[in-house]
Amino acid sequence: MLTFDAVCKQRGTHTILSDISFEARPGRVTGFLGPNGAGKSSTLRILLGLDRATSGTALVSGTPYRRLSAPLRTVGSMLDGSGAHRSRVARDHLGWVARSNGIPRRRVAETLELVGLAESARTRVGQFSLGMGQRLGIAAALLGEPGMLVLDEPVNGLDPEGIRWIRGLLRGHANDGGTVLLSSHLMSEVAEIADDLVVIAGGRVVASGPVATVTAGYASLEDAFFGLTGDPKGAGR
Ligand SMILES: Nc1ncnc2c1ncn2[C@@H]1O[C@H](COP(=O)(O)OP(=O)(O)OP(=O)(O)O)[C@@H](O)[C@H]1O
Repeated sequence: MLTFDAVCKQRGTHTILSDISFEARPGRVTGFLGPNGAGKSSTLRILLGLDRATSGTALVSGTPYRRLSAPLRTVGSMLDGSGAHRSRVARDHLGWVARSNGIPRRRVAETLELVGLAESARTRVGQFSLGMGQRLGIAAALLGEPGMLVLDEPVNGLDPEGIRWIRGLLRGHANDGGTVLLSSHLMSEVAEIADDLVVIAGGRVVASGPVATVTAGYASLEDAFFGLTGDPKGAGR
């Protein structure tokens, strides 16, 4: 379970996040949706201990991320694509992450296989396509076999086959009892993957609940997005 309780973030005089409260529950895929600049990454960075909330709490199974004894075995995350240095080869990058987190070396080959990068294990990350980088980031998130996954815009750069693959992967994870929180700025994309939606605009939660409930009363998913986020110009597209 991932729990956000009244999270606020102030940067100077700029309010980035106001009173963000929601839960991502086990067995569910929770889509965190909002236009560019709404505050999705800022919220996830606070959850993952990369930034501090001005007030409020973001907890992983009741514990702040920084106090988890085995963070990568508890919650796997991907924030900025692969997170790997361009000069590294995929296998060595994952090997380094595994070693520094006490994760068995066998997981490197297993996760490369799982994300469809087994044949690119010795390729430098700098030569990867955007989609391959996303897959490597997802491999790193899966390395410690965590019960929870937090993925920032995981579908970015994936082709239709990749999108179908990640949908299956995240659904399987939730069906096995895992918790999945993924952000997106595309309503249609997230509505197909998620069970629950949390919609954010201007640093505030403007709607949350099961996808069908959040989108009820709108003629289309697109109308729902613009109606909820007040984004009539389509900045979220
Ligand atoms: N390090 C920072 N310093 C100052 N302002 C920041 C910083 N990081 C984010 N912001 C601001 O916080 C707001 C929310 O940004 P954030 O990246 O969290 O949004 P987002 O919903 O993830 O958007 P996107 O889909 O474009 O990534 C924006 O106004 C952004 O300019």
